[in-house]
Amino acid sequence: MADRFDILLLPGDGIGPEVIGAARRVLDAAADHFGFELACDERLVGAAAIRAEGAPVSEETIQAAKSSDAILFGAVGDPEFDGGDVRPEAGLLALRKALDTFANLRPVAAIPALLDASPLKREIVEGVDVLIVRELTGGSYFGEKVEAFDYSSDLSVYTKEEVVRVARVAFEAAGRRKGRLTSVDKANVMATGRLWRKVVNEVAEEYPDVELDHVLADAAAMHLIQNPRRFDVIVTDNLFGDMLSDEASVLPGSMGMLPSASLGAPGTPGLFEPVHGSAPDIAGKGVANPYAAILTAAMMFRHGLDRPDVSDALERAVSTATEAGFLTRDLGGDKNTEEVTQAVIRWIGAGEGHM
Ligand SMILES: NC(=O)c1ccc[n+]([C@@H]2O[C@H](COP(=O)([O-])OP(=O)(O)OC[C@H]3O[C@@H](n4cnc5c(N)ncnc54)[C@H](O)[C@@H]3O)[C@@H](O)[C@H]2O)c1
Ligand SMILES: CC(C)[C@H](C(=O)O)[C@@H](O)C(=O)O
Ligand SMILES: [Mg+2]
Repeated sequence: MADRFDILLLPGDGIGPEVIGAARRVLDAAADHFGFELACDERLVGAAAIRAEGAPVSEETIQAAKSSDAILFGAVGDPEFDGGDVRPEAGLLALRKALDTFANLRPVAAIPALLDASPLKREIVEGVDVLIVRELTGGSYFGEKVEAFDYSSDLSVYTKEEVVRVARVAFEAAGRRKGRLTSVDKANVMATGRLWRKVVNEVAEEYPDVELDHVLADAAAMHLIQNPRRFDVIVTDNLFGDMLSDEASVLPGSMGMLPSASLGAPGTPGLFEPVHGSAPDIAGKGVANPYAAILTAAMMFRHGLDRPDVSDALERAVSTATEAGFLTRDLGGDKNTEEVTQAVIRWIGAGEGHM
């Protein structure tokens, strides 16, 4: 079991530094508690990097990411660059591509203490436990782009191999969970959707114990908030996965609750990123919900650093803090980022019997 980890922190913009600052303190507390060593390097990304380094992610930062054990990312985006030629978000896309993190795991689970934070009825939200597996390095995000004066296009391309590899990740995950996989596409309209469906059906033959169904993306958006318990694992393309995961955030009640892990081939560093953005509307006020970033750090220990024991402890500490009423404004509470962070730190290790 490794006991030293080299982590690259990329806080980014807006609330990114606030929530990564919180996660960093939780990591330090976990290191003290579990007795591992944490070597953290911190670099700029997004708007912060454009201002200081002239690009949303520098080549040095990409190299530092490649040679780390894992990367903990905050958020990028700043209204100052809206409509400009260089966008902060390009830094995140470049990192995903450079690390080839093709499978983005976005778990969405109802948290018992938050059932009233969701605008949806309790009976819809209770017991929800969905894992969205979003393809992250292909599709319309990365196809050829044309931006002419009166014409633009985003080419959406998927190769068979790109669908195979993300489908395998999703089938494996379903096999470890309830054994059900829903593949979401627009095979009724899109050529990429038809390839997607055909390839997922082929990969299904390797996983006879997983029950597979296909749902069109528009209908999936409806089922997700009408009957979310119908889903165990969802696998879908880059764009649909982006939209469905924000939609799914109304189940736990806020974008501030959704963590994610962007994974590539085994042995390569994962990029761990909360699903939410830089939230310019609340940035700098100290009120951002740090749970998504802390749960993202937990995913980093489970999927990136092979320390599920640390991951379990962080997830338990988050549950306990929410049960004790440590809720930020987005969840209907009145606690600030600092109070929630301190609560999580206090509960790390509680219930393990060696504290
Ligand atoms: N991974 C990323 O870096 C990432 C993800 C999404 C959006 N973005 C960027 O962020 C910027 C803002 O985008 P947006 O407003 O559409 O999405 P957003 O996720 O930043 O915010 C959407 C809403 O959710 C709230 N919210 C989000 N995270 C929260 C948190 N941790 N605590 C409390 N409330 C939270 C915000 O206040 C806002 O009302 C844009 O530039 C966008 O491109 C970046
Ligand atoms: C910021 C943006 C590039 C990003 C995406 O669209 O992938 C974000 O919305 C996300 O969900 O991680
Ligand atoms: Mg998104």
